Amino acid sequence: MSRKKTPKSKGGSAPATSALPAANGPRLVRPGTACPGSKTSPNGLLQQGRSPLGSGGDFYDVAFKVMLVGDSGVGKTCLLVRFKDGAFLAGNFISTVGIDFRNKVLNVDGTKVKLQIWDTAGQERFRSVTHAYYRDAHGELVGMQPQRIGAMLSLLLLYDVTNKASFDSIQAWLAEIQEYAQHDVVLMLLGNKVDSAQERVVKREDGEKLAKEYGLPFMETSAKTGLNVDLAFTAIAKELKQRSTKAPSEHRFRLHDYVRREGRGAFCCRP
Ligand SMILES: Nc1nc2c(ncn2[C@@H]2O[C@H](COP(=O)(O)OP(=O)(O)OP(=O)(O)O)[C@@H](O)[C@H]2O)c(=O)[nH]1
Ligand SMILES: [Mg+2]
Repeated sequence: MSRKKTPKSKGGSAPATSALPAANGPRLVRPGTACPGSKTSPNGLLQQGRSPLGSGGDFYDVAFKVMLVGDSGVGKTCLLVRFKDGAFLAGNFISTVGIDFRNKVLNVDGTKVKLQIWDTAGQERFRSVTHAYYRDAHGELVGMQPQRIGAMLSLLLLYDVTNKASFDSIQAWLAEIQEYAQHDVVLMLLGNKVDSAQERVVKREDGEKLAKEYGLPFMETSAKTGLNVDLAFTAIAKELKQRSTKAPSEHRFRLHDYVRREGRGAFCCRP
């Protein structure tokens, strides 16, 4: 099995010479985040960080892209930081500007799957940036070797269970995804912030109903406690890996079943 060494960068803002040609529009910078581990530099650019996997994290067999989308404030950046660095810090909310990416390698059934995770800005004024990345995300992964790259994109679409407006926006996000992303995109709906039980305004059943309506796998998550965060990314990695290897149908990984079986309820895992 071939092993490819990635370039030194493990994440950061999209480079000026991005391999995503249509994404060369606005300068993509980000002033910081409430979440630790995102390692913002004084000029606001997201810095590369050490993978928890250590140097072994540099090696992978296959790589894919994941984009985090949803309204501003739903917790996209925190979800990524939780997954990447296992950390969360409540504090001042600093909105993402433009787009960032960070990499993480997962061991999926003996295969090292590198996820290049794009953290988009939920604010309306950056929507054109996100559109450009939907289109080009099926192309090359930034800074990675062209071999053994899975050109498929997956999207994690988030709403905030404490914010009804973010839930009401999901249909508009789905329409946008239909318009701008390719039809075979792997998509999962996540209801985030389930640790905030007192403030919850979107019931779990409402999320489930909406997901069923659109045929989407669905989970509730918490970037704060880590509930279902690794699971969401692992499920995506398994699905993408399977699509790239075209396993015989009897051995097919079934994303909906996996998520339903493995997902944990909001009340099982309070810290
Ligand atoms: N209680 C709780 N708060 C969260 C959770 N995830 C994020 N937050 C808080 O919600 C706020 C927004 O989080 P971000 O991750 O920055 O939101 P975002 O979706 O990246 O927002 P944009 O970058 O503007 O698109 C921050 O104050 C976080 O601390 C969570 O799971 N639980
Ligand atoms: Mg953000």
